[in-house]
Amino acid sequence: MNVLVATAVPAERDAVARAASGPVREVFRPGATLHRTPGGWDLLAAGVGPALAAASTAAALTAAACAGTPYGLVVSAGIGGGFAPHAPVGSLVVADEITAADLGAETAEGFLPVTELGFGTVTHRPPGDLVREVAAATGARPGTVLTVSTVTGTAERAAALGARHPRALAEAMEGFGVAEAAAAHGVPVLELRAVSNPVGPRDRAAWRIPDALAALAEAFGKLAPVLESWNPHDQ
Ligand SMILES: O=C(O)c1cccc(C(=O)CC[C@H]2O[C@@H](n3cnc4c(=O)[nH]cnc43)[C@H](O)[C@@H]2O)c1
Repeated sequence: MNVLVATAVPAERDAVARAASGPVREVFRPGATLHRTPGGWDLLAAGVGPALAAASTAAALTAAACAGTPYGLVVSAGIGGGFAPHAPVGSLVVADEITAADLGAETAEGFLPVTELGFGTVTHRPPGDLVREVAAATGARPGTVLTVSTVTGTAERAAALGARHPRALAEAMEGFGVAEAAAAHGVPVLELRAVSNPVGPRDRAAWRIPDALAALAEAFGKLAPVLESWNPHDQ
């Protein structure tokens, strides 16, 4: 099964590549430069934020489908913020729900997601059996991963998101965009985040990006047998 791993930035892509069995090979596709591992995973630094991540992922999915080599799975992977206390810095989170946290309307009564306005989607659900296998293999905690366009920077915002999404374990900026592109191609999606910082008051000193990238690389080193044995048609 062909697997596409979409990260935001090259540092995350290269962390995933460190889990590969050998050097990657650059593959150029319209709108997407892929790093192909010896095991056949295509790694894409899709860009920061849901819009660019969706556009880059869609370009890679379309190029593969037109080449007759469609992907069987898309993985949104990278660092993310963790909601205390269940997702501490250095832990791993695998999404059983990928939810857009700020796609909707602000009203006098509070935030309304687009689904309550009568249109759109705010949540994508990865295959449950795959989420369970990934959690067992990597130690990742399964829960909701929120996609935001604005990084949370206050305790009040973190509390509001936690109240609205009580199963939220992590926050990042690309998962929902990657999931929308995957859904448009009928391809299942997964999101795996290594927690680099707590979601809450802005404190760059609290960031542990190198540790999170190391955790991401270690997790992908454990994922290969899971993804190789997983069959999307066993759903
Ligand atoms: O400047 C800040 O205060 C700040 C705080 C958190 C994150 C950022 C980013 O620019 C993150 C961009 C990048 O990393 C992912 N990420 C990591 N931690 C978080 C987070 O707490 N909330 C949202 N995204 C996060 C994200 O997916 C982006 O790719 C700046």
